Amino acid sequence: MRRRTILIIAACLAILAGLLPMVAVAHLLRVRAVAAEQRHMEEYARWTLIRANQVFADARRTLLAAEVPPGTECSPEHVARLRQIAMDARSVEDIGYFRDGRLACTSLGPVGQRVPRTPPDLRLGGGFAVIFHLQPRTFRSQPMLAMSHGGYTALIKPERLVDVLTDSHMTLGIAAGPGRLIALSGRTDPQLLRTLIAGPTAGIDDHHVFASLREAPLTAFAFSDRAQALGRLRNDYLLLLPMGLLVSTLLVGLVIWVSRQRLSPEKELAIAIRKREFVVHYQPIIDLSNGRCVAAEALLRWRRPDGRWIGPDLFIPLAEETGLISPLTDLLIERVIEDQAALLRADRDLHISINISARDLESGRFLPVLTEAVTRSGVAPSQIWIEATEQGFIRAEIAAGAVEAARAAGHMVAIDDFGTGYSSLSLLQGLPLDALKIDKSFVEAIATDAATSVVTPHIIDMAHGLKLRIIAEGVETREQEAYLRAAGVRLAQGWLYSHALPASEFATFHQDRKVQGGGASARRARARSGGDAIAAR
Ligand SMILES: Nc1nc2c(ncn2[C@@H]2O[C@@H]3COP(=O)(O)O[C@H]4[C@@H](O)[C@H](n5cnc6c(=O)[nH]c(N)nc65)O[C@@H]4COP(=O)(O)O[C@H]3[C@H]2O)c(=O)[nH]1
Repeated sequence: MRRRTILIIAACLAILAGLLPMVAVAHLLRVRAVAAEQRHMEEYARWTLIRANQVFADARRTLLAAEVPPGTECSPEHVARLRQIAMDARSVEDIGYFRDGRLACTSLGPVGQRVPRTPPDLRLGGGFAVIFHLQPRTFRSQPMLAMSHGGYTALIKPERLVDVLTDSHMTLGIAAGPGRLIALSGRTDPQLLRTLIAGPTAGIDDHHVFASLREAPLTAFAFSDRAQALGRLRNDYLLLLPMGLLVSTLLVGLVIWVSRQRLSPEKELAIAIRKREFVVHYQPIIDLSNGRCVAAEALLRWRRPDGRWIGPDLFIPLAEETGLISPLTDLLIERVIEDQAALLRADRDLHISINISARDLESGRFLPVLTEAVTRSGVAPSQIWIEATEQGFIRAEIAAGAVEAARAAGHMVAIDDFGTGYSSLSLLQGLPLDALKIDKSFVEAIATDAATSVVTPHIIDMAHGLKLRIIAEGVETREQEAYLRAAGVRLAQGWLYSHALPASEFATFHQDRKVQGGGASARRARARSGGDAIAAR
């Protein structure tokens, strides 16, 4: 389950790692492009405002220059002067003089047909006023903007106010007062115009990027086609794509590297230890003289989150190789005391054997942990036996120190799987051991033609000679049991009696086995085939 979960998470992360930088880069580009385009629109709105003010200033100058002493208006000299002024002015198309509220003459000469004066839309300071949409006699085709002062009126083409060089997809506009549009350089969009004239504002909608500025009494604005404006992003995308791809590749590589690390057996084991996924099962040890359960061997089992069991033959070598055996042994000690303290306190003749690896033995680290746990729980140190394989005793001087320290602390020490490693008589003689466990391969060979069958009696004799207690492992048949009993072996464990049991079942087995030969639960335990998932493999 965990492996699958990690794989799924890694795959999702890899996809995200691939996509996210690209999406982030694209998003960032877009945000920057929109912000830049809005600034661009604001700039153009400002230029439009400047242009409109220039036009108004030009019209004001023209109007003041047109004035002549009273009584000389519309004289040939005055008309010539009006013509000259209109020609010189950059923004003004024509100038007219009104007498008694009616047009008397223009730069073209006296006006035969009298035209009434249109009331102003906007009053400016200094006696100037503006009419937004005037339909003059002289420019019938197009409505004009007009500025008046005294009896004079100057005509201005509205487009002069928005006469700013722009990109083709951009529209400029100028308005006055609340919602009075004066001039627009391009297409119109009524809804957008309302927003812009009400301005100042800046933003983006489904079709436009826009901005408007207000400098009373004028509001200038600019908007551009959104698709066109963002179109140049395509080039930026193309430029940034390789960079995004590079970042994505690096991230995907990182995700794969991290998930590989997490999926490595070592990492999985470390996580399992941290999450305390281990339980201890207890294989009963039987006193062959009376059939009573006098001890148990604590055997670790790894219960994966998906319910799968993993046997110690798989994870103990890995833990030893990677140095994870120390925290695992700490966990074993903690679990054994947690599981068995009450039973051990209730039956002082009962003991539990724990397996200590060669590395534990060399470091000696397990002993203070064990001493602390035993002291805290009120269990006698002699009730915890220590088993170490022959491997643990190879470096005899170091091992001897560790064994002595453990025995000094009150524990019994046994050599495990005897006969399978590098043991020699001299090794055995040199170590202050209490017990020897005969490996199950020698027990299996009893009463068979196997070559090892001849070795078994010698191991037993040697152990007797060294005054070691003997425990036979892997007893599966009555025949083996009878042989061992006859050979003076006192203690035995094996499937003949029980597989390794969970703590609560071991308590029942032990209780039952207080009666010689065992009761119902012992028979059940013998009959179990799946009780210990690992042993039954
Ligand atoms: N065929 C057969 N097998 C039997 C029979 N009776 C018991 N066994 C199995 O023989 C092994 C005895 O443990 P071991 O020799 O200490 O060998 C242990 C021990 O060296 C190591 N181990 C187990 N728990 C721990 C631990 O907590 N710490 C350390 N360092 N090593 C451990 O893993 C080894 C394997 O343990 P398990 O798989 O639990 O296997 C156990 C047990 O289930 C039987 O009648 N027939």
